[in-house]
Amino acid sequence: MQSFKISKLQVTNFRNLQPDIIEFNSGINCILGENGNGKTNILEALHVLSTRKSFRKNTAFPQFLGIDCEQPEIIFSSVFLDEHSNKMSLSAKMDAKTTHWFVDGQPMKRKLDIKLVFINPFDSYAFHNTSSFRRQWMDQHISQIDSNYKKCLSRYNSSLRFRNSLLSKKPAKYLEQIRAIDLELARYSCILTNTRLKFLSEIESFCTQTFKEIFSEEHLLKITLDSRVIGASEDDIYQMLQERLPKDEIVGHTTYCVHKDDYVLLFDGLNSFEYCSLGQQKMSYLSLLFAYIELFRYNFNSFPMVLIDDVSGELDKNRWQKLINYLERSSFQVLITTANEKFKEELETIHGANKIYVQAGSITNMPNSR
Ligand SMILES: Nc1ncnc2c1ncn2[C@@H]1O[C@H](COP(=O)(O)OP(=O)(O)OP(=O)(O)O)[C@@H](O)[C@H]1O
Repeated sequence: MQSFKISKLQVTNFRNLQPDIIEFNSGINCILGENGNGKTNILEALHVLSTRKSFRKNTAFPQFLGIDCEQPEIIFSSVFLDEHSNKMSLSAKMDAKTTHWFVDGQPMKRKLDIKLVFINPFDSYAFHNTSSFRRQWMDQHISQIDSNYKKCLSRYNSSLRFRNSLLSKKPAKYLEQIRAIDLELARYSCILTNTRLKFLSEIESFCTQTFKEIFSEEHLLKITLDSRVIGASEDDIYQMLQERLPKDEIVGHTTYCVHKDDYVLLFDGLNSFEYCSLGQQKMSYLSLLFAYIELFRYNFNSFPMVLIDDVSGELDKNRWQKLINYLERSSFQVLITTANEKFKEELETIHGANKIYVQAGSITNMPNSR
């Protein structure tokens, strides 16, 4: 798998950002500025360019387009470097109807697979509190390293949507159609469950080690899958779907299959949501993410880009320093933002880090004079 690092980025008409050329180094890039100046917008622009999607929910062109723009189009221009430091220019022209992508000036035929990991201030809270977030987190991260999982998940989801529409509309002969769909659902459920279990066992070996490496504390960190179909065969799952069908017909949707499965993060054997302080939850979540990055490296001998949107909350100064020391020791490219004055002071001490100051959407090399 090819890995890329961002070297230069320029966006025109994207949110509040001015079309300044933003330069990045291949190590730590600190994006600093006061609230509401455009730090997260820089991460978002890079996310859209790399994955074609925002990390903000329900956002697309109408939200991206700068409010005062004269032209209703957004232009992204960027230079990425591959692992051999070869340059690749990636640009995009986006309007309300479509987006045209170009690599090295030529229209792009296939989507580029630029891998990245994004962390925002609310993720730890959401991960601990919301099962749908946990599922989505796992699906997204497993899909990034396993294309077969991504394909099976997409097929499972479209079969499930079709099953649910049959259950709610009940057209003629819908039960026959559901029987055929259940064979598909059972097949994909087996693949998804086995891949989830494999992923959890692989990441487990990195979690505890990463926690210790970042925060110098020994805690056993583990994630378990909470599922009713672990160890079940395709036939077992098919039977289970058929047995639940009368109930599904009454409520008009599929009441259980692997889309309802959940994950539990265990901290020294205890559910971290129930037993850990907010700081410990944040440390566990960050360790999980960095364990994922280690697993990624183990599998592909390369790193994703790491975008960290202000994670200083809930952590004390000692933990900030440890996190910074870990980032300094790491070999991946990281873009980290903060508006927190104290954390900013810590980031500013990083030797060799690229500091990008953002003020009202403009990029400067100098700290804000206010
Ligand atoms: N479509 C848009 N056009 C112009 N400005 C926008 C648009 N969407 C958002 N903004 C502005 O962008 C700014 C938010 O930027 P961003 O979220 O990057 O801030 P930030 O520097 O990360 O702040 P914080 O430290 O508070 O998280 C706000 O001032 C907001 O009004």
